[in-house]
Amino acid sequence: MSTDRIQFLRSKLAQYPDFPKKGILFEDIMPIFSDPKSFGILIDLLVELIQKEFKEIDVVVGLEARGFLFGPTLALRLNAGFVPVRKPNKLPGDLATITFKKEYDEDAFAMQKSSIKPGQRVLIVDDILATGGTALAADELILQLNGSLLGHVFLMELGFLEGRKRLKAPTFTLFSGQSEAPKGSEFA
Ligand SMILES: O=P(O)(O)OC[C@H]1O[C@H](OP(=O)(O)OP(=O)(O)O)[C@H](O)[C@@H]1O
Ligand SMILES: Nc1ncnc2[nH]cnc12
Repeated sequence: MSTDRIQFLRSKLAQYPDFPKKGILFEDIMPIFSDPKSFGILIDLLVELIQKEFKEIDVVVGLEARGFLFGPTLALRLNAGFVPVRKPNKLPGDLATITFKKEYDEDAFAMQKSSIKPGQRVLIVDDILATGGTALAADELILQLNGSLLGHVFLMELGFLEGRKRLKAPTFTLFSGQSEAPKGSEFA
C-alpha cells in the first residue's frame, strides 16, 4: 500500500528548529538516502506518481543540490535524460541565468543553453516546495530555453507557504509537511 510506504518514509524525516535561521523549521530528508530500503521505496513511489500524472517525459531537470540526490535515478527509471539546474559559477559554456528568493535566503541558478532542445518535454524535480521561489526560477529557465514544461514533482510541500500557487505548471508531492508557520516564522 502506498500509504504505508509514505508513512515509513515520513518516519525517517528529522526536523531541526531555527535552522539555518530563527523561525525556520528545517526538514532534513538525508536519513532517507542513508538507508537503502527507504531510498528504494522513495524511488518506487516517485516513479508510480510520475507515471500516473505525466506521459512521455524527455528530460528530468533536477535542482541543485538536493534534486541531484534522486533526479538521475528517476530519469533512468523513466527512460528520460537528466539535466541539472546549477548554482552560479559551476557550469561552463553559454548559460541562461536567473536570481530568486527562497524561504530562508536569496540565490541564483544557471542552465546550459544547449541542455534542453526546443520542445523537449521537461519534468522538474526537487525535494521540498516551500515558498516556490526556487521552482519558479527553474520554470522560467526552462521557458527561456523553449522547453515544454510538463510540471513538477517534490517529496514534500510546506503547505502554509502556498508555493504551488506561484508555479507555471502542474505540481505533485508525495506528502505534505508543515501546514502551519512555525513559531517565530516571518510567515506566521
Ligand atoms: O520553495 P523555496 O522557498 O524556494 O525553497 C525550496 C528550496 O530550498 C532548498 O534548497 P537550498 O537552496 O536551501 O539548498 P540545497 O542546495 O541544500 O538544495 C530546497 O532543496 C529547495 O530547493
Ligand atoms: N523548511 C525547510 N526545510 C528544508 N529545506 C527547505 N527549503 C526551504 N525551506 C526548507
